[in-house]
Amino acid sequence: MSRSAHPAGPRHADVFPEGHYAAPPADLNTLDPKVWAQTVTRTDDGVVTVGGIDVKALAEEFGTPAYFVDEADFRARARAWRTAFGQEADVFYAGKAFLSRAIVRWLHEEGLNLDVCSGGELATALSAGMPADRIAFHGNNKSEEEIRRAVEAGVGRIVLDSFQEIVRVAHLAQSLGRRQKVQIRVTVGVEAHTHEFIATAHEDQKFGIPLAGGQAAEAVRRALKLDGLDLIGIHSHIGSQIFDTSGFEVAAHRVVGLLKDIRDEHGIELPEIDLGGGLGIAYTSDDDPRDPHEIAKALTEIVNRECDAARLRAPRISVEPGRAIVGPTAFTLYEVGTIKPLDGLRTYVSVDGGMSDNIRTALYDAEYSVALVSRTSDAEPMLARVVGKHCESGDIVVKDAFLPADLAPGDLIAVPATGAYCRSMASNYNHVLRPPVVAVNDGQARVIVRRETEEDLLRLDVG
Ligand SMILES: Cc1ncc(COP(=O)(O)O)c(C=O)c1O
Ligand SMILES: N[C@@H](CCCC[NH3+])C(=O)O
Repeated sequence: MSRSAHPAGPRHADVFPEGHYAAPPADLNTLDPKVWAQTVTRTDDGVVTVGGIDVKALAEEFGTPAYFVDEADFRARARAWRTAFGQEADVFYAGKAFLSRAIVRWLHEEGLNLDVCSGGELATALSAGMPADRIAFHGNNKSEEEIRRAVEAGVGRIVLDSFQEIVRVAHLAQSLGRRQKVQIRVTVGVEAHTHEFIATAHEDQKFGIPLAGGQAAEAVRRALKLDGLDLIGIHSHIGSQIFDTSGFEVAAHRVVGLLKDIRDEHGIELPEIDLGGGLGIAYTSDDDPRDPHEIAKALTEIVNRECDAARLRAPRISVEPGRAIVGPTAFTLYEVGTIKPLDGLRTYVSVDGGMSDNIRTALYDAEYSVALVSRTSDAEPMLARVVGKHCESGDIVVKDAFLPADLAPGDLIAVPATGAYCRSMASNYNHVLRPPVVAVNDGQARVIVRRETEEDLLRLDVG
């Protein structure tokens, strides 16, 4: 394996005068605990370990690319959310961030509930033993078949997303001789400070029923008239990767306002509100995530205060964090392949995965960190762009990164904070095989989602 140094390229400050990559970190070997899973450390010989196992051994046993989940960290974060909200509230982990049967079992053991948004997620949850009454079923276009399965399974709630769905769920439930518990998802008109593709509470988008123009109030009227439905609450989700709690506070304020209007018009006090997920995590050292206790306190206080003022009984609160629980607990391990220094620009570092295992950079212009993990290096920092192996110039994993200039093919690099929306959004673009997910805990590593094989790909190709 050659260890030739690459030219450092232009000074970073000239290319990125501001922000995280304006200047190289003092030491490229240091791993910022903010962005790495809890048990990740660098040993004295320079190799990084997770759950007590070194990444070289992991790469040898499981191959690369691969996602490694720190089980102890996942459980600790799930527990922290559960404790922060206490017995008076419910935490529904959002399965869309990443779902597998092991994850469902961990959640169940830690006392969390589960939010699913498709028949596939529902099947995974049920097959891993999540009690149906602890499952919430979401989606802006649930099929009749999905609704039927959810009702038959006895899910704890279906979150209604449109006027048509109110009628559809009511009829299906009635035809099955059931009265289905439902919440109505409303859009509260908040512009969440996040990427436009993951903001969901402004009016001009596909989710929910707007509070504006009395539409949500009309949805409540219709739902209350239908025998197949038991309307238990109102739901709001304002978006994802949000750091500022003010959006949640405005949402809570507006949802309580609707509860008050419902009480005044119908004489009933709905017993629940769900304030969705969306709390941001640290992808780079510049991000400062909120603590679940802080968000729990802020939300509970505002709901209680508003309810007191409106003389309403405070509803039971639930939340649906996905990214904040699983995101920081995993990293993706890649092997470095081709290294291409482009004079006066930057050095392109190709890895053995790419946009098929992490689409977030291409889709949202997301920022990530990266580190050399198979050894330390005292070489100069070089301006690098970590790219994948796909036939697409937007196939970028880490847009701007400092890596040591002696980086060489065969080195292992890792991208932290890839637990959420990476494996769950993975694709087979270019017929690249989706990587495995390996859970690491206390010196033990086990595959929880195996690597795809060419046989898996060809099995579906029946032409
Ligand atoms: C309804 C709903 N709940 C919860 C979540 C989870 O969001 P996050 O992973 O940002 O916590 C989402 C995704 O944004 C969602 O659409
Ligand atoms: N997939 C998005 C989050 C969307 C969450 C679903 N409403 C992301 O990677 O950030």
